[in-house]
Amino acid sequence: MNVSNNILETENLTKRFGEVTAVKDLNITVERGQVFGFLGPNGSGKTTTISCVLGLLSPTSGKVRLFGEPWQAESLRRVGVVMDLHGFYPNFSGRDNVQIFGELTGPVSDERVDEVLKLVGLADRAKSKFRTYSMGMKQRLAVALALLNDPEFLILDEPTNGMDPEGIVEIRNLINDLNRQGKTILLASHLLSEVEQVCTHLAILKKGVVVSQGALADLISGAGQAGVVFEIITSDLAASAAVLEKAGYEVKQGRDRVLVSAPADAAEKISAALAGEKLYVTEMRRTTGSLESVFIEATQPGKK
Ligand SMILES: Nc1ncnc2c1ncn2[C@@H]1O[C@H](COP(=O)(O)OP(=O)(O)OP(=O)(O)O)[C@@H](O)[C@H]1O
Repeated sequence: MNVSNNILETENLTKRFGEVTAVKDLNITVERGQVFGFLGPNGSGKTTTISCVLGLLSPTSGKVRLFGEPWQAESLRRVGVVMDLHGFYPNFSGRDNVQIFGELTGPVSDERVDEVLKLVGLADRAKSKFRTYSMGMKQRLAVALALLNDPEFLILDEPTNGMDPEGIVEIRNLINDLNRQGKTILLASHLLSEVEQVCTHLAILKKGVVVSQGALADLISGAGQAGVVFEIITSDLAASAAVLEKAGYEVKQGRDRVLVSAPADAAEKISAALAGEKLYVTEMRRTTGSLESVFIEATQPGKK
């Protein structure tokens, strides 16, 4: 068995559906031990990429490597996947559901079912009917099923979709636990907070293209090096951007705000410059030094 440090690599992965290019020249590397956030708005190509990794879709061009080897169906035995809540039977217990769905791909021992239910914290409720579970418990049951083969690599696609805050915390804790136990995890999400709180590394996707990638800490400190970024909302964003650009600031206009790179003490000067042109600030915020500022910069409409 290959023990490459690279769990997943994509090389110029491209997938087109007719006229639509869902993923374009995507290069990402997920290394052993990482919780890798795959962050992007809805429709940015996350599920398409995962489907190519899992062999559910054939790439139009480019390559996928798993565990350091060219893609082969056999490698998927070392991968666990949670993409949706399967068709779990509502009137069967959680335990029976794991057993039934697990056995679709091969024999499963009672001990292993008990083990995975314990791993996801469902041992106490294993005999309760699936329909009595909270959303967090249902999702944890899906993770239990994905863990049956003891995979090295877990892929979770939007695992907290539709969950209440309590369920979100349950899943976050579970991801942290599984990572501590040595699992490498790819977490696809459109939720910045979800990625920020559990991921060690991430790639930000916009319209099928990776616009930013690296260790979370490096991305955030990189944002800080560019100087302070003010996020400003005014009644006329285009006019405000023009005024501030003329005043010598580096300005980027987003859909609902203007981003201004400026010295840390520039807030007053910025407001004054705008007020001088009868443009009034309704909101001003410093966003530098957070993943939010990286995300806004990377995915704002004007930016290529
Ligand atoms: N089978 C398909 N046929 C045509 N277009 C598709 C197909 N699957 C995806 N697309 C398009 O490809 C783009 C990427 O979709 P994808 O589902 O990969 O994005 P996503 O980031 O996973 O978003 P979401 O979180 O909403 O699922 C979208 O424009 C989508 O409409």
